[in-house]
This record gives sequence, structure tokens and C-alpha cells, in this order.
Amino acid sequence: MESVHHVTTSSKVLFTRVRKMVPPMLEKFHKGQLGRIAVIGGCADYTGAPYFSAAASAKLGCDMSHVVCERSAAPVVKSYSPNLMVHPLLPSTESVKDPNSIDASALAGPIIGMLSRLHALVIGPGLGRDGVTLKVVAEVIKEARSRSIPFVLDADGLMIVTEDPNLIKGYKECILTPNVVEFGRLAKALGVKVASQAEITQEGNGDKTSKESAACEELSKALGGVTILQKGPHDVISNGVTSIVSDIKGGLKRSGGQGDTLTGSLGTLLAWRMAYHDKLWDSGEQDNAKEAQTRDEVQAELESDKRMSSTTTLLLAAWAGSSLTRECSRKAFETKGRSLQASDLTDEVHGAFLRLIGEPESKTHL
Ligand SMILES: NC(=O)C1=CN([C@@H]2O[C@H](COP(=O)(O)OP(=O)(O)OC[C@H]3O[C@@H](n4cnc5c(N)ncnc54)[C@H](O)[C@@H]3O)[C@@H](O)[C@H]2O)[C@@H](O)CC1
Ligand SMILES: Nc1ncnc2c1ncn2[C@@H]1O[C@H](COP(=O)(O)OP(=O)(O)OP(=O)(O)O)[C@@H](O)[C@H]1O
Ligand SMILES: [Mg+2]
Repeated sequence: MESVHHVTTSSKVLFTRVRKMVPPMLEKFHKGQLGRIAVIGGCADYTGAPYFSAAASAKLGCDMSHVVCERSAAPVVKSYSPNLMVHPLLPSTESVKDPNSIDASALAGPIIGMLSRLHALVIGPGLGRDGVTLKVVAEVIKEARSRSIPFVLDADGLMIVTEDPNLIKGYKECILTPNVVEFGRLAKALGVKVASQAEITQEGNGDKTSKESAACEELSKALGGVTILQKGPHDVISNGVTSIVSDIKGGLKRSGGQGDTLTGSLGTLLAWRMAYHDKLWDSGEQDNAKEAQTRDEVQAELESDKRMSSTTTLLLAAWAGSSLTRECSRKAFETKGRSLQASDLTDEVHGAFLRLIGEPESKTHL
């Protein structure tokens, strides 16, 4: 069955619309207005992932990038960069008296205390799978949702919702970024069938991209319209009603940690999206009378010069984060070849932004 969900707007037009969502840099702005995000992740085993994520968010242009991690990870993450603010607030089995009788909500208190100062969260990079940690982060997810704070869920953060999908079911302000394996786990938990590569490539069986994205659309629907960014040879983004494929060229090295540039970039884009909807600056667009819901309405907004609604900007932010990450990977691979490491993508974030999106106030991009 062919998908009727895909947006067919060209990448060129989509980038001009992303630029509308990027705040210009004005003298009147104060520290924090161009983004305050926190990456929740980092444990004894993984310290690189939260660093790459927070660093990407900062290099894209976020004013304040925090990392909230487990105690033992904090000095390590801090040692990578003095620019990041690192908070050792995540409890683990090691740090509590009795791991079997914890008050997860109370343990989450210090993290929840930070939420009112944040525009967006990235939950999961290098979080690990400690039972106490995951219970506490589930409390943070509940609280962020109740306050409508947007968040990105990745890696071990996805494990939390694989075990309890109700935490996010129907929440329209989050983006899930599963890789192939994480996608399979989520699909299984929600009873969604994923076609095998053999079924997808079977000759005479319709359009390949549509078939690949069908599972993403189904999973999104099963989660009540949550936006999913399914990573792979090309990334599929869907909210169950509308889908966009991100297929700009990437690199050929599949080192670990490239997904972290994606989540950090998405964190910043979510903060900018909030500033766009709060009318922090005059985007020069006319107001739109109606919120876009259907694929046709989203596509019409993307191809108009009117102000975009929140459904459209969420899909667009996801698409922009995916495109930026793939461009970072392409450029880093061009210079580093098979020696490419995750940190090489971090160095490419600003260049990728300038090449794909460009500064909003620059005359050459108006
Ligand atoms: N430098 C770091 O600190 C890094 C930390 N990471 C963290 O490591 C933890 C575990 O993440 P993993 O991604 O390893 O998750 P999993 O532990 O679930 O492992 C996924 C496995 O699937 C395999 N895989 C990936 N794509 C595949 C595909 N297309 N087809 C078949 N197999 C495929 C991978 O080789 C990996 O062994 C997370 O907390 C994550 O954030 C990773 O992000 C890598 C970098
Ligand atoms: N076959 C591919 N061709 C081109 N790009 C790819 C391919 N597979 C993944 N990517 C890109 O690599 C980036 C990371 O995706 P990947 O599937 O490696 O995630 P991940 O396993 O979660 O990564 P991480 O190691 O950071 O956890 C994404 O931007 C994705 O678009
Ligand atoms: Mg990952």
C-alpha cells in the first residue's frame, strides 16, 4: 500500500522555511533567550554521548547547554569542555540506600526544580540502564509533559517508553529518535509490524520509500501521534498523519555517537521553535487563521509565506536536525574518511548550519 502521507515540498523550500524559525541575533536579546536546554544522560559507562549532544546544541547556537548526569560521570563530562554546565543530579543503584524502595518522585526533585528555566530537554544519551536512574527519569518525563516542555527521547531514554508507552502516548511536544534496533523494540512493544528488507525491496511491490515509512507512520499512530524520527540510510519523520523523508547525503563511516549530534541539534531547534511561536522577533510572516492538521494543510503552510503552526514546525525542526546531522557527517567524512569519529561531527555543526540554512538576517539568504 502506498503512503499518502509524504510531504513533497523540495529541500530548498524546506530550508527557507527552517530559516524563518531561526532567531536572528539582535542586540536586545539577553543571555538564554536563544535557548536553554538540558541533556539528561551520562553514567559511569558513557560520558561521550551527553557531551556530543550538549556540544552540538551549543555549536548550533543554543545560549545555555546543561548536562544532567550521574555523579561519577560529572567530572569526566566537565573535563571535556568548560563551556558546559554539568549537574551530578541523577541517582543510581549505587547512590541510594535501598534501590528496592526508592521515592522516585522525591529523587527527581532537584532535576524537576530546573525545568522552569529550560526550553527543551534531550533525554537519553549515555543514560545507561540502571533501574533507579530510569525510574527517576520517568518522573522527569511525567513532569516535563505536564508542563508542556518539549523533549527529544533517544537511546536509553527510549527504553523507558518501550517499557511504559503511556508516559508519552498522545504527547505532541516530543520527538523520538530511534535507530533501527531501537525502532524494532518500540514497534514490538506496541504491536506494530516492521517489514523486512526483503519485503521492502520485493519487486513490483510499490514505492520503496513509502513502504519503509509505513512502519514509522504506524508506530506514530500507535503512540497517539507522537513524532518519530527513524534513523537509517535516509531518515523518516512522521506524526502518523504527515511524513517527511530526510535524504540529503551523509557520510559512509558509521562510528558510534553520530546520533548525539542529532539530538543536541534537535534540542536547540526545539528551543528556537518555542521562541518563534512566542514571537520573540518579527518573522515578517502574516498570521495563519487555522492550525494545520492534515498532510495537505502542513504542506500548504510549508509552501506559503504565512506563519507556521506548531504541527508544521515540529516536523520541520525534526527534518532540519536530521539534515544538519547528515551534512555534518558528509563533510567530516570528506576530510576524515574512515578515521571519522563522533567529535568530528561536532566540529562541523556551524559550517553545516551556514551551508544548509544560513543566518536569517543575511541579505544573501533573504
Ligand atoms: N561515546 C559514547 O559515550 C557513546 C555512547 N552511546 C550510548 O550507548 C548506549 C547504548 O547505545 P546503542 O546504540 O549501542 O544501543 P544498544 O545497546 O541497544 O545496541 C544497539 C546494537 O545494534 C547494532 N546496530 C545498530 N544499527 C544497526 C542496524 N542498522 N542493523 C543491525 N544492527 C544495528 C549496534 O551495533 C549495537 O550493537 C546509549 O546510552 C548510547 O547513548 C552510543 O550513543 C555511542 C557513543
Ligand atoms: N546507512 C546510512 N546512510 C547514511 N546515513 C546514515 C545511515 N545510517 C545512519 N545514518 C545517519 O547517521 C546518524 C546516526 O544514526 P544511527 O542509526 O547511527 O543512530 P544511532 O545508532 O542511535 O547512533 P549513536 O551511535 O549515536 O547512538 C543519523 O543522522 C542517520 O541519518
Ligand atoms: Mg543512539
